[in-house]
Parts: sequence; structure tokens; C-alpha cells
Amino acid sequence: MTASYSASQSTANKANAYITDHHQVDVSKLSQMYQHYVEVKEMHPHAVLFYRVGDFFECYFSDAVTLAQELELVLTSKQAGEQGRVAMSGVPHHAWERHATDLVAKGYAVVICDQVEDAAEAAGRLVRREVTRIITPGTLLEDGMLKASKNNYLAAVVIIGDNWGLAYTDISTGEFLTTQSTNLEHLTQEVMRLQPAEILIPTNAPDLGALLRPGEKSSSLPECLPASFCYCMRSQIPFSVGEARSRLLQKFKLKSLEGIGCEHLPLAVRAAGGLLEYLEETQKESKIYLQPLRSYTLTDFLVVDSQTRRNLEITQTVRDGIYHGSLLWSLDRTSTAMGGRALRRWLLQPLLDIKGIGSRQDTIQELVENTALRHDIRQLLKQIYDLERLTGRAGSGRANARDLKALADSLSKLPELAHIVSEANSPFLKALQKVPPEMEVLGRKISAHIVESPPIQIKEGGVIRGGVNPQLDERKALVEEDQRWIANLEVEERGRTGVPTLKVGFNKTFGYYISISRSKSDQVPSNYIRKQTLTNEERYITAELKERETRILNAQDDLFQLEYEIFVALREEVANHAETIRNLSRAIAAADVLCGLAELAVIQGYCRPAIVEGREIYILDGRHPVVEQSLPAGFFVPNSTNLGNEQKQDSSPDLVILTGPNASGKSCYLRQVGLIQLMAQIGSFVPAKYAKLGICDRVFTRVGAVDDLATGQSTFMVEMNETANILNHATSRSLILLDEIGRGTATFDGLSIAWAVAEYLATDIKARTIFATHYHELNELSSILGNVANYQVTVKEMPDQIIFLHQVQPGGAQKSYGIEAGRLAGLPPVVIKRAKQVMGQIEQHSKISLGLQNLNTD
Ligand SMILES: Nc1ncnc2c1ncn2[C@@H]1O[C@H](COP(=O)(O)OP(=O)(O)OP(=O)(O)O)[C@@H](O)[C@H]1O
Repeated sequence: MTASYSASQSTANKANAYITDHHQVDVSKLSQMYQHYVEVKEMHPHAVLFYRVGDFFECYFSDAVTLAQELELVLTSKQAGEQGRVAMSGVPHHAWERHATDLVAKGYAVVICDQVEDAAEAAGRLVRREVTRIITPGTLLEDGMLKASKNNYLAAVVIIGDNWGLAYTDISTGEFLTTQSTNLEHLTQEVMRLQPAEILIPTNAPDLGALLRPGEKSSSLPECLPASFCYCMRSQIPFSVGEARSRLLQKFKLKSLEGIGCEHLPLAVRAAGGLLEYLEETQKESKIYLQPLRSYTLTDFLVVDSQTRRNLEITQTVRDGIYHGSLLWSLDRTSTAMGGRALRRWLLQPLLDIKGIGSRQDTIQELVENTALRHDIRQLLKQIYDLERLTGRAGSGRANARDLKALADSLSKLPELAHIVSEANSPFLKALQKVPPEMEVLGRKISAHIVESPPIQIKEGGVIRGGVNPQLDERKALVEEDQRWIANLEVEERGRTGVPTLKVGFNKTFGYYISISRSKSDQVPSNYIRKQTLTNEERYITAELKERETRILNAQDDLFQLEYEIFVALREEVANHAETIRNLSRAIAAADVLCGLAELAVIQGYCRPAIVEGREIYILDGRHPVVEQSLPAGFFVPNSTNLGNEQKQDSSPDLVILTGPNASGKSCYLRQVGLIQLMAQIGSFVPAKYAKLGICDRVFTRVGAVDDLATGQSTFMVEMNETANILNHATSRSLILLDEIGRGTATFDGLSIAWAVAEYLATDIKARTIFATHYHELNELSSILGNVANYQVTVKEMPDQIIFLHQVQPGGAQKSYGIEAGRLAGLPPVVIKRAKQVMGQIEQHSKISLGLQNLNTD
């Protein structure tokens, strides 16, 4: 490989070298096919071009180098006419999707230029090739490229000063939303929530169309957009209000954008219009069915910012970045892919609206109380395929017969589902009680048209049932008759020639032939015409066989064509119903999420929290939903929480200082409160005996210390940035979870900052806060401020060890047991002994140990 790469650096005029830059060549000196390649490449300069040559997709010049380097394939070269050899790398045609997926995952766009006629048809001239698909990270449609459990978003962003517009779509499901707001930090958070696969940015930069891969820096990238995403630089023109507006009006056949709530959101319109133009340009070959654009506002949802998403491990764990061990993992009992994606969306957008939460809770409650109903729905949902994406594929003309069959099978389950929920009372189940009649008709029609086990290929027949179309039946009968004739021919000719081993065969080059072993060639009748001689056999045709063959092949072509046309018409019919199917999918997905949450509530013994108007957070015997599931049953120690009830400030403070030794369970408790609040605001039941929870506008977290090496920030600076963000944005409606503020600096600095932060939160912001710390001095705050209380996670001290009780109780911890933890971790005894001596000295002389009030008055 190394040799190949170094060769690739060289230019054409060195011996044995090959060309890696098509700009360096005199195109007229390339052979015809390479001229065409360069022509296509010039039209798609920012994508890797997969060019079909026989059984391979080949890449040339710099694309060959990219393909070889990124996918560790062999880089070689090919003679390309008088210009000499050009760099070449390739993949077998049947494996293009896998390789393209890998490239797209690395942030590349891929253009597929396929042969659109048979080499035989071309008869010596250059085979006709066309671009059949442009795949960019945000425009995946292929089943194998998409993750079932996750939406694949394409987003577009328009920024003017501190105002911004953001639109996003998942073209595989058709979801299309747009929003507008101020404050670029909110834009960053929204982008982080969506984790788009690709983001479009209008720019004046010269390199339009360039794709910035994750991690690549560019001066055209606005600072508020994290470099960890893939960006595509677009022209400003389609993002102008006029163009964007008229494109949207035309696309959705609207007279005004009022109906979709966008008339007064120019930035949202610009982002959506620019996104639409991109789809129109890159997806010419696939008709993309988008749902009508919807606008939304950020204030409709509880803000789960990227720190909180990371710290509370909502979709993946902090340590390994994996799904297993995340909140999503612990909650997901969905039965369909649509439900799985919906749960993920819900978790990242908890509600603020008590009524909305209540409807979800009512549904869960009904499903918790009615075991048979829950069980029956879950069983049935397991038989429903990914209707959302199947419809997307049908709409874009990519669905095959198996897809339509899966869709029909799923639609056929809907009446049964409606029957199961016919007596249900809760809103999300009632939504499933009526199946639109046209859905039943469509499902039945597909089932009546498509055979039981259709092939993947849709252009080679075998897809449509008999009895569906008289013309098709006629053609089938003709083909079958001819095939029977061929089958009889073998028997007849064996009799006529007396050669029992005579065979009738078929191949693509010669068509039908009669094969006789060479030793029997003297028995060949005079009307046989020799066509081919092989080592052991001779192959013949006869005039009559040739005539039949033409008839059969023509009839077969006609048959396949008609089958294909019937199939495409059926697929288009599905596309015409896309909107209805997608509405149904959404209803099914929501019911699936709630059914899963109900199942979880029963298995794990969760309770329905009372969601109230005030600021109270009262949790009786709460548990951490993930840790509880990771421990043997009964091992998790429940703990209660009581915050923010102004009437009972003694027992329900705004701010809790939480102390306790290392590994006693402070972080776990802190997260538990945040997770319970989030779960409650998606409408879920929660792991507690009882809970009464006021709505939070935002959950802030500062947990653990992670160096942000990517941005070159130290642990302490990351911590301070996050703390500053909290102090600048929290309100009295927020829930704040702080773990270890001020740890990454000198003790006095750290303690002073921690004190000042806690004081500010308790007095100025009055947010509900849990502040876990090893600075026991902070316990003094409770004697100064009425809305601050001390809690500790208890341990039992034994002569030679400490036992973790994991119980949170009123009062402040007196000791840290840090040296004990060091001993348990295996620090050498001599170090432990010395540490104890040093601690004794420090405690004797430290002013901090005298208490902060004294310190203040010094
Ligand atoms: N309530 C509980 N019941 C049972 N086990 C618990 C409980 N809380 C915590 N644990 C266990 O204790 C371990 C340590 O907890 P955690 O990380 O929260 O400690 P910590 O006090 O934050 O420690 P440090 O100060 O070192 O960060 C957890 O991994 C968990 O397995």
C-alpha cells in the first residue's frame, strides 16, 4: 500500500508513474471513456465518483487515491489513452453500497454513474452511462445505509447577527421542520440535539459545493457551529427570502406560508427553502416525498443541552460512548423501529406542557392497568414493519416488491390493532381505533398483486400474481407454452438423434442451444447448425429453435416490462398515500413508545408522577433508572428528594449541599434526580414510590471533569465555561445538578469559587440545585441561608474498612475518607501513612477548617 501511495504522489512524466489529478491531463488525449469520466467528474467536483465498468465501479485520479486510502483498498493504475496511466481503484458492482456507506460515514459524498444499457446493445460504441444517484451523508435512502433506531437528518442553517433559522429533514421518513430564534448558543444546542448527518450553510466562499468533513476547519464555518459535523457549502441564492419562499409555496402547493406558521419567520423560511433546493439538485433521480413543512419553537420543549445529554448519558454513555448503559437503553421496550426512533426524539425534547404530559401518562396508565391490552398491542406491533421508511422508499421510487409486501403485511394488521384498542379510553390508543378505509384497500390491493415471496429484482419478472391483469396472464401463457416447447425439445431430439445425453441449454451470449458430446457429433442431424465447440461438447442451433427463441425472448421481455409497469403503478399508488401512511406511522410510533414505557413501569415498579404547576420536586424513594437495572434486584438503595417547596423551606430547600466520601453515591444520586425529572417530562412513569414534580424549563448539569482536548481547553476551563453557562442561563424554574465545582485548581481558589457559585444560585437565581462537593466547608452556607440544606451520603466506618450504605440523609459529612479510598485502590502503605501525617498537619493549620464565616471576617 505504501508504495502505491508514494507512486500516487508522482506525476505522469516519471517512469511507471500515474496521474492522480485530472486537471493535469489533456482531456482530448484520454480515451473516450475517460473523457466521459472527466466530464461527469467536473459536474460533481466535490464527490467521489463511482464509475461503472463491467462488473466493477471504478474510481480514477484523486478519487482512486481517496477510495484506496479511506477504505484500505488497493490503488493501481490503468492505461487511459495517449495520456498514459491514471490512478485507479475499484469495488465489485454488487458491493458498491457497502463501500459507499463507509465513505459517506466518513463525510464524503458519492456519485454513482452506472451503465444504463447492456454492453451488447452498445455494439462497439461507448456504453451509455448516467448518474443514477448522488449520496451525501444527509441524503441516505438505502436501507443498508440507515440505522433503524436513529433519524438521519439533513439540516440547513441561516445566521444573521444573533438571529438564526434552522430547517431539517429526514428524507427517509419525510419529516420536515423549521424554526427561527435568537441567540447563537441556542442554535448550537439545537444542532447538538439533532446531530445532523449533514448541515448546509449558505456562503460567499468560492468553493461552493465543498463538503467539510467532521473535524475539518474552515473560515466559512460560523463559530457557533461545532466542527464535529459534516457541512456542505452552498450558494446564498436559494437561501434568499424570495427564492426560498417561492420554492416552498410551489413545492407544497400553497398560496401563503401562514398555514404552516412560517409567514413571519423569514430565517426559518430561508433555511427550509435552501434545504429544499439542495434536495432538488442532488436528488433528481429519486423523487423525495417530504411531509408538509412544519414550524416549531424551541420554547415548546425542555432544553436538554449537550452537557446534560452527555452527563446524564441520555443516548450514550460518557465513558465508552455506547448505547448500552444509557437512559435510552434502559427505557427502550419498543416493538417497532418507528417507536425506537420516536423514543429517542422524545427523550431529547421533553415537554413543558402539563396537558401534553398528562395525555401520555393517561395512556401509560391505561396500559399499566390493562395487562392483556398491553400484551396484545405489543405482540401485534412486533409484526409491523418500518412503515415510515417503507413509504419513504416507495415515494422515492426505491421500494422493491419485498418492501411493498412488508408494507401491505403491516397495513393488514391495522384493523386487528384497531380492534384490540376499540375499548381503550386514553388519547394515544384512541388514535388507533379507526383505520382509514383507503389503507385497508391499499393493503389488500398490494397483497392481491404481489406474489407471496417476491424476488428482490423488480425487472426480471416473478413479481405479480396471475389473475391480476388479463394482458399479463396472456403473455405469461405464451411464455409458458414456449418454455414447454423447449422442455419437450430435449426429449424429442434425444429420440430423433438416439443420443440420450443430448441437452437443451441457454446462455446469455448464444441463447438456446442443443448440446451434444463431441464423441457423438457424427449422429447430429443435418438441420443442426454448429455454433460453438467446447472441450467435450459441440453446441448447435436449428432454424426453428432460433425462431422460438426470438419469440420467447421477446415475449419474456414484454412480460417483464408489463410486470414492472404494474409494479411501478402500485408503488406510485403507495406514494400517493404517503401522507396518510405517515400519519398512521406517527400514531403507531407514539403508541409503541407508551406501550414500552408501560411495560417498563410494570416490570420495574415505576409510579405515575403528579405533574404540578409549582417549583416543587418531591421524590419519595427514588432510584436511578439505569444503575438500578445494572444491579441485582433489590441491591439499589432508594433515596428521597425534596426541593423547591417555598411553604416548607425547612424540609424542602432550593439548594442542597451534598457531601459524602468518594464512591458513596453522590453522582449517582444527582443524576437520578435529573433523570427522573426528564422521564417525567416525556410523560413516562418514574422509578420512585411517589413523585410530585413541578415542570422544569431546563436541566443543567456539571458533572465530572472531562478535558476537551479537541478545543484545547483544560479541565478547569471546561468546568468554568460550563458553570458560567449555567449561571448565565438558569432561571428559578431550572433544575441544576453540580458535581464537584472548583476541583481543578488550588484548594482555596476552588473552594472560594464553589462557595460563591452556590451562594449566587441560592440567593439570586433561586434555582433548585443539588451541589455535590468534597468541600465540607460549604455546609456552613445552610446556617446563613434559609433555602440551603445539607445532605450526606452515609457510610459505616469499621475498624479496617468503610461500608458504603448509599443512603442520602440530612446533615453534612465530616470526613472525606479520600485516603481510605486511596488505600483501597492500592496506593503503597508508606504513601498512605505519609498522607495521614500530612493531613493532620494541614488540618491543624488550615484556616478553612475554622469555618468560612471566620475566614470572611478576617
Ligand atoms: N443508591 C445506590 N444504591 C446502590 N448502589 C449505589 C447507589 N448509589 C451509588 N451506588 C454505587 O456506587 C458507585 C459509586 O457511586 P458514585 O459514582 O455516585 O459515587 P460518588 O460519591 O459520586 O463518588 P466520587 O466522589 O468519587 O465521584 C456507583 O457506581 C454505584 O454502583
